[in-house]
Amino acid sequence: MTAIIDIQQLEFAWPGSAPVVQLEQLQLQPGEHLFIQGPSGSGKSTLLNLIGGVLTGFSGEIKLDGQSLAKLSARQRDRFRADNMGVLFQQFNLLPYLNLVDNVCLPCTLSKQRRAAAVERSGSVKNEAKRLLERLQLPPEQYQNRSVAQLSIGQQQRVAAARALMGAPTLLIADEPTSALDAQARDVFMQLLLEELQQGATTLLLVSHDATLAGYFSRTLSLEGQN
Ligand SMILES: Nc1ncnc2c1ncn2[C@@H]1O[C@H](COP(=O)(O)OP(=O)(O)OP(=O)(O)O)[C@@H](O)[C@H]1O
Repeated sequence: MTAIIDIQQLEFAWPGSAPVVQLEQLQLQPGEHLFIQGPSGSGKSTLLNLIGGVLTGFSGEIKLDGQSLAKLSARQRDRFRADNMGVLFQQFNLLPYLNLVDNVCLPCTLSKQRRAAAVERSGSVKNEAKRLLERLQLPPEQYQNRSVAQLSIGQQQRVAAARALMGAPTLLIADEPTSALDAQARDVFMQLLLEELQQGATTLLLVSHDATLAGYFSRTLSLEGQN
């Protein structure tokens, strides 16, 4: 079986600084979930950005589903990401002029593969967006006349989660996805996220300061702080 993530001898330094990410090896199989923890500044977001192909200029190798993103052209890299990756970052990047459902449908406008998976699951892309919003406790009929800009931060975070899950990506990368949620909302969110990931056999990489989230994961990677 091809690993979804296969990292060998990875090292990355910002210009003029000591290496911030040094990882001898890391492998994640399809459907595995990894929790990445470490103090502020230990390189958690940098590692996610390297794996997501947003940051280049590293030494060593990062393969996603057998594919080295660094060897692809920018266009091929964008295509690979659109087809295979859901991202849930601290900046939600929701489009304020679109309603909730249309925001959640976005990954399917960029990827035929994701569109096909959504249609297979729910009959249409819109139906799948509505199902995910409903699952994340944002019933679309209740919110249909609202712009995402009129939602609370916790609600926006859940719209972004539904969008990341759309079309069952191979890999979901999440950076502090529960930062805007209280303890109870966080537990409900994690439960739902993991259930949805399981159905799509999606591999998860999740970064958080919140060590209590480790309980949801079978594997943890601890990055050590430099400061
Ligand atoms: N664009 C950049 N240019 C130069 N240095 C950077 C840049 N982004 C991050 N760094 C540095 O890299 C180190 C790791 O940052 P990173 O954001 O990956 O840490 P983190 O573990 O995610 O932190 P936090 O938990 O506070 O979000 C820090 O020392 C930071 O100052």
